[in-house]
Amino acid sequence: MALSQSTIPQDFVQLRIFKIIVVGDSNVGKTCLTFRFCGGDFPGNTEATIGVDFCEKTVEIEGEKIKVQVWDTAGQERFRHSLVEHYYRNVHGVVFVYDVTKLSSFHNLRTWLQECEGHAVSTLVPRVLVGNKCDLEGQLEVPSGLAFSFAKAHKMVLFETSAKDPSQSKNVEKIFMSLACQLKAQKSLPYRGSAKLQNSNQKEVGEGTKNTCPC
Ligand SMILES: Nc1nc2c(ncn2[C@@H]2O[C@H](COP(=O)(O)OP(=O)(O)OP(=O)(O)O)[C@@H](O)[C@H]2O)c(=O)[nH]1
Ligand SMILES: [Mg+2]
Repeated sequence: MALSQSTIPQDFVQLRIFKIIVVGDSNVGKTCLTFRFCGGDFPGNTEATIGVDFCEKTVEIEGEKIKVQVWDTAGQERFRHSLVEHYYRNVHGVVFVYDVTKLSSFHNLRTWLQECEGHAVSTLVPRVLVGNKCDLEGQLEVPSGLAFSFAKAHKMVLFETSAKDPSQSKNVEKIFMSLACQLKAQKSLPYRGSAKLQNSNQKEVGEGTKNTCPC
């Protein structure tokens, strides 16, 4: 008889871990977006990320609890160099971020895509494109149409959002949930590196999120 998660004693339930990395130029808001998703408010003061920061959030999709592990990477080259290999190793999903008020951050997406491809990330690994800082109306430098065409050409879904605007927090959540839903749909994703539901000593930020697939 097959056991469903609900019939297995909780101590023995294994959670799949989805590793998602967030890349893009320095200052586009990767840390703020990650912080929002993991249950925090908009951080008042952020400093440039050095190397990588992690956050984890347990979400529930169609009855399965999944750990979404977000790797918030440094945008500045001098804080990345020796760690880049680790970012891309066994990655399940990639979030590319640009700043809608800074055209250069959009143009540099090509470099970020090249870096990703240079690390042999399979084309099957789902990616999303995020235009951040949409609250800064009147300062927009990247037209939605341009971003949409880029996203389409690279088979990505585009999200335009703001890590700062509290009314956009659900939208920020959707970015990560859409990736998690795509990954869940890839039934072959193994329980590699999975974590026990209980007895985990890793710090989790925020409450678990119950979700039906938003995608
Ligand atoms: N107005 C506005 N400011 C934002 C938003 N998101 C981030 N910021 C600001 O942009 C600056 C950079 O944000 P971070 O999240 O630290 O940027 P980052 O991409 O992590 O930068 P690195 O760690 O250097 O790669 C900070 O001053 C944030 O307060 C947003 O949605 N709207
Ligand atoms: Mg950062």
